[in-house]
Amino acid sequence: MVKVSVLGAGSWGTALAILLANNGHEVTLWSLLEDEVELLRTHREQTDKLPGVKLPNSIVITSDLNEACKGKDLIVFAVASPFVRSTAKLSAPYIRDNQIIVNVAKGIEEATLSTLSEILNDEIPNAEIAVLSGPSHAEEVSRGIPTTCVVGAESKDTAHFIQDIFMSDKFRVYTSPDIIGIELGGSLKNVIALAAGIADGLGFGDNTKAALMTRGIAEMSRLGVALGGRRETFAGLSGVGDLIVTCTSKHSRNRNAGFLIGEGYSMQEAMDKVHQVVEGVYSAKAALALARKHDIQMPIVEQINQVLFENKSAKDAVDDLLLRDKTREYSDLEWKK
Ligand SMILES: NC(=O)c1ccc[n+]([C@@H]2O[C@H](COP(=O)([O-])OP(=O)(O)OC[C@H]3O[C@@H](n4cnc5c(N)ncnc54)[C@H](O)[C@@H]3O)[C@@H](O)[C@H]2O)c1
Ligand SMILES: O=P(O)(O)OC[C@H](O)CO
Repeated sequence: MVKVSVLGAGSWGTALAILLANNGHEVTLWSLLEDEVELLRTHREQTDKLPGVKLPNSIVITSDLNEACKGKDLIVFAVASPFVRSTAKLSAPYIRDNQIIVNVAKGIEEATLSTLSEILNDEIPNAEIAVLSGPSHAEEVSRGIPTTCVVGAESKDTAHFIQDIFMSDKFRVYTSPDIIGIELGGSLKNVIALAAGIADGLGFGDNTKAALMTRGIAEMSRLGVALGGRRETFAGLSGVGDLIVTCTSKHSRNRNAGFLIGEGYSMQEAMDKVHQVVEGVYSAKAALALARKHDIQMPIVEQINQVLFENKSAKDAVDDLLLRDKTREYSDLEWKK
């Protein structure tokens, strides 16, 4: 048994708090939002985002950061990506040196193009930062549906420490040293999922979705490798694994937002209807900026940006993707002749 705190009590923070409490750990669940704390205390359930799933009685719910951060063996960052920096700044004074922190949010900061572990390293420099990612919807994890994830850390001991804390007979955790690859897989797949949702919303079929997913992972790995990630990671749980779940699941916020945009709703209307964080919208501009900075071709990401931020119709974006200049599937494969 260890002492764990989860910062952020949306659907993912709550689902992980339940998993960790069921694993026998002493769990504190923190939120900045007083309404959220009140709701969880009153109902012992995230009625807004995970209806029907009760919190074990042992979970302590708090809005006090000192209570959340003091004396913990592990702190889990589970706030939506736009609030990772502000939450890190707020919590830094309460966090001890060498504290192990694992970030489970997925995103890239638009203003700095930093990944979330880079933000945590900036704001809490004396902590040890790891990441956990993979195909894992809160709706399923909270109900004990078999799920796999990967934890990335600089040190093998830290990765094994976190692996042991999260592992259960329903939640299998792998380890990896490729933090940047894991983070980019988890963030970039959200942008591709918007495109997959748009294709569904436009009434296209399975062929179209398979095309977007396959060419999407090609774009993700090109950028990821240019930024120092390992190509294998993009074929793993936090790459193609998460891309599959997010592009095909009824639970996916990004796919569902894309579906609504494909049906003709505006980006803002789609985000409001989904009512939970749609991370792909926040990561899309950053992904395109990184692609341009590193001279990487990301045509799907480029079209998604035009649909989201430049009023381009989803139909025109699909036409432009299909009518791009002819090209090879993989540019580094040599011809025999
Ligand atoms: N939901 C999932 O299935 C799932 C799975 C894996 C990863 N994730 C990732 O986890 C992160 C959180 O996702 P979620 O689904 O829980 O989102 P959510 O919309 O359900 O919850 C976001 C939470 O962020 C916190 N928050 C909101 N505003 C804040 C502020 N101003 N300051 C501090 N905290 C604030 C609140 O606790 C809020 O409930 C995202 O990056 C998401 O991609 C989600
Ligand atoms: O599928 P989404 O868009 O809800 O994103 C949630 C998680 O990243 C899935 O692993």
